[in-house]
Amino acid sequence: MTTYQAQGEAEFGDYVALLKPRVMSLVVFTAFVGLVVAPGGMHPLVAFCAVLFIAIGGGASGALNMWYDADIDAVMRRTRARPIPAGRVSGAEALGLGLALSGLSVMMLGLAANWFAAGFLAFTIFFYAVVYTMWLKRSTPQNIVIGGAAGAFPPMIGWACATGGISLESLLMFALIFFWTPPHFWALALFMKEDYHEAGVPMLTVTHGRDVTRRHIFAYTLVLAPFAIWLGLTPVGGPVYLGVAVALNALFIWRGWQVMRRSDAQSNADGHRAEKSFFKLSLYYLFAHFAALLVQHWVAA
Ligand code: HEM
Ligand SMILES: CC(C)=CCC/C(C)=C/CC/C(C)=C/COP(=O)(O)OP(=O)(O)O
Repeated sequence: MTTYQAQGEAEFGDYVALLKPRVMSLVVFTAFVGLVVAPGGMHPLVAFCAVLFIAIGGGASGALNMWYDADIDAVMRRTRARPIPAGRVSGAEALGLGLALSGLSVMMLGLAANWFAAGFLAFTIFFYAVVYTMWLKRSTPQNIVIGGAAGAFPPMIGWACATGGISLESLLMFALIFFWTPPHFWALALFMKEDYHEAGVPMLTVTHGRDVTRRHIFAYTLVLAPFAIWLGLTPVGGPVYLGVAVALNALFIWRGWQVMRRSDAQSNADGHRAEKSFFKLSLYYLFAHFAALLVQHWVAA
């Protein structure tokens, strides 16, 4: 394994970048919604602390991922300016930060909420940093399908903070993110294929090509929709959520179909326009589902 030494002065922003703040913002939002819509209700200050500790745990897992993946990140255009490959933060510093924040976030969540939620957070950090990053990412094109579970646990952690357990609703929130992750990521992989190829990462686009990946994206939009709608039929759902879910799933399936019908020639000719816009739609899709759960909760209160 390559050892990465820092070659220049790190700024505070470099340490923040190690926590993958942009991706984690949506992760943390889903945890927040899971916590708020759960029955029981928590004191607002305790709820705030719980979400903060989940955010720190998510960030910690991002730092562990960047420590382990520095060799891959150094090769890919999208990631080569990250703090470790760019030489501003050493691998050892990132590892230390990731481990320290992991321990801190799990302990503090246990004290603020409960130890079931804290154990769940620890398991999620382990799943992203070890199961996905160290094992699956480099070994199978199903890496993000199985590894995606890590990103799907946060609303269950939020729910567990409020209730101390698991329920059908929290399992369906998990399913919503779990089946959303493949279309979300593979859309990006369609226009980043060369990056992954050069880095030797066996993403589906690299191992099976773009056409197979396009068919997989469409298939997952079909699998995803029933779970998104089912969630709307549980006690956390209702007309507001169902309206958003039906409209967005119809749109996601339609746009997934359009992506599937494209050829490489079309895609190359217009700079992967449909793929890029489908990726953006995926971010909006997940945010809107969880925002709708929140609005539904407030409307019903
Ligand atoms: C294994 C699962 C996942 C993989 C492989 C994946 C991969 C990626 C990649 C490679 C990017 C490119 C941009 C970047 O480097 O920041 C990205 C962007 C993003 N992802 Fe994911 N993702 C996964 C799961 C999730 C989950 C669970 C969420 C949130 C719930 C999420 C939210 C986002 C957001 C918000 C962005 C845009 C970030 C920006 O604006 O820069 N992703 N994802
Ligand atoms: C609360 C908690 C611990 C949450 C963890 C949430 C989690 C697992 C999010 C995963 C999202 C993500 C950034 C995947 C990137 O894949 P990648 O690492 O292959 O992407 P890269 O090429 O951009 O590094």
